[in-house]
Amino acid sequence: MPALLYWGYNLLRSSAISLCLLLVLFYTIRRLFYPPAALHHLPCVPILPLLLSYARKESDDIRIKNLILPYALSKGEGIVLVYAIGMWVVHILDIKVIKDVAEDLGNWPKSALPPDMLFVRLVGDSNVVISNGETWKKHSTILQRALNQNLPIEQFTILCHKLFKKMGEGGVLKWDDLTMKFALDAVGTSVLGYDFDAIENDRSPFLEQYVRVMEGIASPLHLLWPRLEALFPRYELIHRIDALVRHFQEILEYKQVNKGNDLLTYMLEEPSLTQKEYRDNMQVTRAIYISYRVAFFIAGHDTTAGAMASLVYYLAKYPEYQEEARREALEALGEEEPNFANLAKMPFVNACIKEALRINSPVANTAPRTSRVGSTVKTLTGKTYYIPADTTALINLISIHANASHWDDVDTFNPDRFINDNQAKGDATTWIPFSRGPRQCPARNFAMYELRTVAALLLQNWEWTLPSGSPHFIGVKNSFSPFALSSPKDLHINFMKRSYHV
Ligand code: HEM
Repeated sequence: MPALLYWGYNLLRSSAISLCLLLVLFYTIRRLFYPPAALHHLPCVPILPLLLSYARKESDDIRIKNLILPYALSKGEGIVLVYAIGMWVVHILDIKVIKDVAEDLGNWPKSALPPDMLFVRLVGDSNVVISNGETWKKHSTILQRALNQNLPIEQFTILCHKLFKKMGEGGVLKWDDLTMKFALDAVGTSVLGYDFDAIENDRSPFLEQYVRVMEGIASPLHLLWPRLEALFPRYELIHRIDALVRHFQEILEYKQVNKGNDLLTYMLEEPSLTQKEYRDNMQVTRAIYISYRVAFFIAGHDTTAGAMASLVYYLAKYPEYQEEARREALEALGEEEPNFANLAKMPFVNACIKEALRINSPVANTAPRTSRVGSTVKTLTGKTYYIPADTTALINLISIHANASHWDDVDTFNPDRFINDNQAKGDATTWIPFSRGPRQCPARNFAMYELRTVAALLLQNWEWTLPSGSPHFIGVKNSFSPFALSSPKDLHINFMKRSYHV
């Protein structure tokens, strides 16, 4: 009899456990396949192709150009629901809705990221990219002022010459690695006031540490279901992230005794400040440095590295544009190094940069926003959607740059579209690689001058082609990124040194 009871108890217990597991499975599948009831009325991109795309580690641009945008266009939709970071997120693909949402900071503050995401452990939960309200305003004001007054063209030039020395006699070089190193030293020396020495030092310990952490964070499974990080902690990766954060902390300590010609020193020592403002500024700057550490670093590093890689790729693919850009750069530079005056005389080089930022936008979409109250949004064609309170949404930048109703020959690299305001259908409102509205990139000028300086000096000193058999021959292939960034992956370029400057 007791044996029978024991058997019955065991059966009951295992049935209860199985039932619980089934319920969890059912709930997870339901959440995956059905958006929450409040969003049922919104069009929804089919989930299976999305999951397959993540499983194949496809980059964001591929998912947007092959799945999200075609789905929206085929149904005439200006916003769609897409599954990512453990939830259904509204992607905004209509230029009018983008403008309205981007400008309405009151109703559309940036969302708090899921706390389980290891990315949050890395960047902190309050940084310039995701903070809101008065905190953001205070930090943003100081940041913008410093960024606009400190455009270190000379520093970019010094780094270019370091890079060229490293490139030696040229040949087939892994250009995406070199752009990473260049961008790291550029943001290090001119923004953070710390020389990572990535260009010269083949095994920069900081860069290696950073790359390994990013690779760990970029696991598609954990990006889709951040909860997995809490259920099955990845201790080794967590230790690596903590070590990287400590490394940033050490940089801050170094910086406190080694002031220099960089953005942070500039922010601290703005001459017009009163004593009180100075103290506030000091506090804010420390806060920016400590809490924004990696966010600032990622925002200024991976983006420009991707843009530099894309620009060189397109000029390799279209040698006639490279030649035209070189003619212009040589004439404008003469015997000088790049400066404001001669960079302003390169409209075609500038157009090539703008077109590279359009056709392979370094940032695929903005960070998510969450609506405070429910509201109705209206698209350019007059279609309306009700978006309830507490909805997570993001601005899909690539969908605007890849939309044939905004740009003629949308898939063709054509810098001429930016010459003489002839944007070949697109206009200033549809060129949004830096986003738009008050939360657009505060460093857009800084980034554009960095790109112009690099482009001018590259054109002056090198010619380059795509090596035969390049996997990028048909179209650029970007790497998978946890932060919606698009940068060419394993991009080899064949560089030939130019021995004369005319
Ligand atoms: C080609 C290079 C760059 C591109 C395409 C780019 C693009 C963007 C975009 C699209 C945003 C808006 C993100 C959002 O709304 O979630 C942004 C924000 C930001 N970017 Fe950039 N960026 C570039 C370079 C830089 C550089 C060099 C720095 C720093 C030196 C920087 C610092 C920031 C910061 C701090 C923000 C947050 C601004 C805020 O929320 O108020 N970016 N960037």
